Amino acid sequence: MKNIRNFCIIAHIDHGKSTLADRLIEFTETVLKRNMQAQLLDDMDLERERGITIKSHAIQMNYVYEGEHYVFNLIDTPGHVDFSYEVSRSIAACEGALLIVDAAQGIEAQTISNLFLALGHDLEIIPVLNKIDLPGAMPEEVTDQIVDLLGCERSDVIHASGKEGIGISDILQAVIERIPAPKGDLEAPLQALIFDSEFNSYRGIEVMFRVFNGEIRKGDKVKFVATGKEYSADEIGTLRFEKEPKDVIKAGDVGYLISGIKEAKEVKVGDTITHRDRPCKDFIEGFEEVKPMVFAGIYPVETTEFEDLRDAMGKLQLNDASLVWEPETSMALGFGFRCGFLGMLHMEIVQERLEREFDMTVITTVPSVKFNVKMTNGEEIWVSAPSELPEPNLIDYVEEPIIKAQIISKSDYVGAIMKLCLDKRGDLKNQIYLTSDRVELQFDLPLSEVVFDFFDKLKTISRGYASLDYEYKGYEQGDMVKLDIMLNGEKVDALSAIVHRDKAYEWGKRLCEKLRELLPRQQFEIAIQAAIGQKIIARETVKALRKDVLAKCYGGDISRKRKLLDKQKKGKKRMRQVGNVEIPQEAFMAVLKLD
Ligand SMILES: Nc1nc2c(ncn2[C@@H]2O[C@H](COP(=O)(O)OP(=O)(O)OP(=O)(O)O)[C@@H](O)[C@H]2O)c(=O)[nH]1
Repeated sequence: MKNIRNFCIIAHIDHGKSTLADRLIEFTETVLKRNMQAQLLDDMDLERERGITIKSHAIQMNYVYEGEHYVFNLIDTPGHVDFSYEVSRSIAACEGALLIVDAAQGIEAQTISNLFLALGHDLEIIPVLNKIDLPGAMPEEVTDQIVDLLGCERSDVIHASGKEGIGISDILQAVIERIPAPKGDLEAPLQALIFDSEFNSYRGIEVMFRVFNGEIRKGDKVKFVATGKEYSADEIGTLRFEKEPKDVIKAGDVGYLISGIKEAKEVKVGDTITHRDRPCKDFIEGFEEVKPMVFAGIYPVETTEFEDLRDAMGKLQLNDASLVWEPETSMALGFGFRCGFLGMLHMEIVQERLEREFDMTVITTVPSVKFNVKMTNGEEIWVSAPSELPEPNLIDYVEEPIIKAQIISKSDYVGAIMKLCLDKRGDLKNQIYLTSDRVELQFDLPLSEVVFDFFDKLKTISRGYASLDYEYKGYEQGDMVKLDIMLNGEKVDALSAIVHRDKAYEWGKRLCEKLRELLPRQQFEIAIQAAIGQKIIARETVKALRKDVLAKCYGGDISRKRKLLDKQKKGKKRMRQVGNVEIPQEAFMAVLKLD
């Protein structure tokens, strides 16, 4: 055990985690050069294309230092807030962390939030100043920031470049010298933490774990404490580049388990594995059920593809346990699914995977959070779709989820960020100057305001310099109302939203304007109205096409006509008919893009 080191890499998004991990793997000759592929740990296509790590993975490396053989288990973590629970479980499996900071960007919101997660688990932190090869690198300034943040010595900060391979041996040396070896009782009952799982279409779910006490042997009868399920450890092994079967994994080490589990749902990250016949007494601390925070409807563009979509959702869920869904019907969109996501990025990823991996064309409706509605009759209900909100006279009051947001930015943009947050009903809690031109703002914000276009706006007004992180604070009362949209007098349920009363008028007006732009002109006039209950609060009109325009289109040149028809056909792909009005997909997402 004394020669094992378990560590993770934590960083703000894009600070170069995956590139650095590749260098460590290369340097320790864990993978033959010819198998080396950029960003090896990101093995989903989508991850590689977007350059982001979606799921955490682990890899074991061997390294000889001063004549001693060491085993390193490197656990990669996703950087985005939507996946922070996974980050926290990966961290819990380690004794140390490399804290990567981009030398040109400096400390950002997730640098700090991930650092706090790591310190919360008493991890030894090795600060790494990365990308020192960049012409825009500010090594002195960013080292100051790191020293301030950690209270460490300047000499503790390792200068590195994942891209150029600078500082790699210094990092490995620091891992050995500074990160403590794991502790654990080899004789105690088995206690192992599940920090990740992965779906393999041939072998089922592979469970990644870290053994804290005892040992697990091939063929053992094991039990997952939270789910209460029992399995046989058909195959266990270490996470080399290719999985390497072993007979035993002992306290201190990291491994994988295959036992014929079919669905990701059965495996809960954070759960404890123990022996059926000699169970450990306690859970490993920190287990939580992950809860979806953002909800939206997903519908097939072609109504006939509903069953295909169901099939695709089912397959997606096999390897994404955090995705929840149930069938839903919409008057406008027909049969589809109400889905729950961890956050906005997660929602985007699911939509993209449906299109890419399953060739589905889908319409996603306005995202919503989950409201707690207290009824006048004393009951309470949870509402995550506008159609579920009861009539106003039955509602006593509504509570909405609030987040604690932490925004770090250059001081030049503080004014604009303040304005944005206040516009989004934010409540400023604190303002801290990290350095003379870097400020941390802490706001309480309603999650329902953040799910729309907050990230994009924040990036735009700060020219990309502001970074955001958040955690959930709880529920607070909010004056929410349901806003309906009608086209030629017919309610389009998929365009309804639950919004704050103070914002409803503005919202209704702008949504009507946006829809006027997006709805194609047809042969009759289209009235677009926004309403709260029976009350119309905004109206716009899409004028009818003039006759002569039509005549022109359909006359004469056959190739032109064909082109037009082709275009119409393509356009139809994402159109929906409500009453006599055709609505393009963009219209359903228009709410997200209100300026
Ligand atoms: N110049 C320079 N660029 C780097 C270095 N390391 C990474 N990059 C670039 O920075 C970008 C982000 O690198 P990644 O390794 O994907 O960053 P990451 O932190 O893993 O990103 P996420 O997985 O999205 O959190 C890529 O375009 C890399 O090519 C470096 O040392 N120097």
